[in-house]
Amino acid sequence: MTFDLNFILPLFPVFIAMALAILFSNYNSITNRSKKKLPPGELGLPWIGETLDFYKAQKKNKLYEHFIKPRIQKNGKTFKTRLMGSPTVVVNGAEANKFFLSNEFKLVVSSWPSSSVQLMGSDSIMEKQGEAHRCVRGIIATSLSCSGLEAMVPKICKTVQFHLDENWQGKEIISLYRLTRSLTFTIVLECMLGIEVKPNMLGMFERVLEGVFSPPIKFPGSAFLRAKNARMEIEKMLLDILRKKREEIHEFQQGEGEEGGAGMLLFRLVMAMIQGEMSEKEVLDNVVLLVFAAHDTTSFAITMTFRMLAHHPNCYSQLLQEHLDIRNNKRPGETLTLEDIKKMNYTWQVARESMRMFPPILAHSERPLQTLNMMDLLFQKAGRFDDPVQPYAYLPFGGGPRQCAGYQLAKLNILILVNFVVTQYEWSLVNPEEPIAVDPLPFPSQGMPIRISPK
Ligand code: HEM
Repeated sequence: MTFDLNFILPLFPVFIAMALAILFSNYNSITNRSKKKLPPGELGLPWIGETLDFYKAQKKNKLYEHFIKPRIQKNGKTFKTRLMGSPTVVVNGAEANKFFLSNEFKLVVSSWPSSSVQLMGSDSIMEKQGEAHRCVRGIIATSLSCSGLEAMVPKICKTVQFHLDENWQGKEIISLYRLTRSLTFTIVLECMLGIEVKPNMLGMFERVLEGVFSPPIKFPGSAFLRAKNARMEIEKMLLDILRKKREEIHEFQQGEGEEGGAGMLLFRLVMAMIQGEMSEKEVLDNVVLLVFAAHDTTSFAITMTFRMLAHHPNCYSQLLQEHLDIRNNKRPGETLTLEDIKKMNYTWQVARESMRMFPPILAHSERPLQTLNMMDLLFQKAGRFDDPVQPYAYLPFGGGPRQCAGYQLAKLNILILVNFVVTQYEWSLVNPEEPIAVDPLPFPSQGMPIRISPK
């Protein structure tokens, strides 16, 4: 079947992103004082509530079809349930997204499971609010400013080419998802942060990631304990790196030695530490968080972009032409520039469309800051939830003050890899109907093997 991307792009506003509003601490007082105002739905059994149904649907990657949709049909777009011990209100649609995301820090605050907080660190950006949050975001943003991006493009190009030479060349079948994970890891550490990747590092970080959404139970052999131990190894390694960087900067300020990596994020974070704006633990937690934020999300987005291209050959032809035109305007061996990347409009549309169909992050949870009656606010506007609303309707990168801080890096990573692959390789999916699993982030169940041959 062929498929015209231009036709489906206007459907973006119709996309209904889902927000899980988990009303933890204040929910009981809301429940007691204003029962009539609560949305319809079932709280189910004490503690367990509807958790099993939720997990079953999530495992099959049918969260919307098997869990959300039947409840919307029964109760409407906003309904109550109980998940993992917490009374929960599930809201759907652009208006609800706008309400929650734009009220971050005012009425609600983003909420992560205890295991994620323990493993990412209680001092990372995801746990910061207000001024402290603004300060960390500012530091990350300077590395992704226009001049930062310009300097990053040749580094990413070099990393991608090296990755293809090392891992693709001479192979007939490769796992696109597995290899892309290792590539995005290298790009975040080396091209953004300025930390050299050592052979055992990826394994350590992946062990932490495996425990991020597991129950926070430390019994021998549990994913959480393994992740905790890996986090301790990472801390040791990163502390070494941070202290060396601090010494280097100190010596440089005294007029000795050389300062490499001045534009890199690690340099900026350590400078903030020297100037007393951040503690050592804050720097460490943010480095771990950045790897976590970039890793599965970008790899999944890349994998799904290729899957979509394989399923829609007309789109692929148009996309390939875009990259051939860019390459044809370059001398042999000349590297891509930010200007070239800006011309990859069609490719970015394809990537955005694949993120619409397969969002790397499926839901978002918030808890209230005040015991205000949010249900009143939501229901007053209930009629407007039905209208297609452009802003806050397409949210793979979130919205409001917590909108993805790595959007530009993700975009560069995706566009540059697509450019290198489509101009250097013929490729096809080994299993075009490979199921997508969710645990709790989505991933191709067989790692998306592709058959490749050089052009
Ligand atoms: C396709 C790839 C990506 C997707 C789909 C994505 C998606 C998201 C989403 C939905 C959020 C909001 C989470 C929330 O509301 O709590 C977010 C936040 C964030 N992302 Fe990304 N992300 C991607 C890549 C990256 C990359 C490459 C980096 C950095 C290296 C990054 C860094 C961050 C950070 C630091 C935050 C937290 C922002 C804050 O709390 O202010 N992301 N991302």
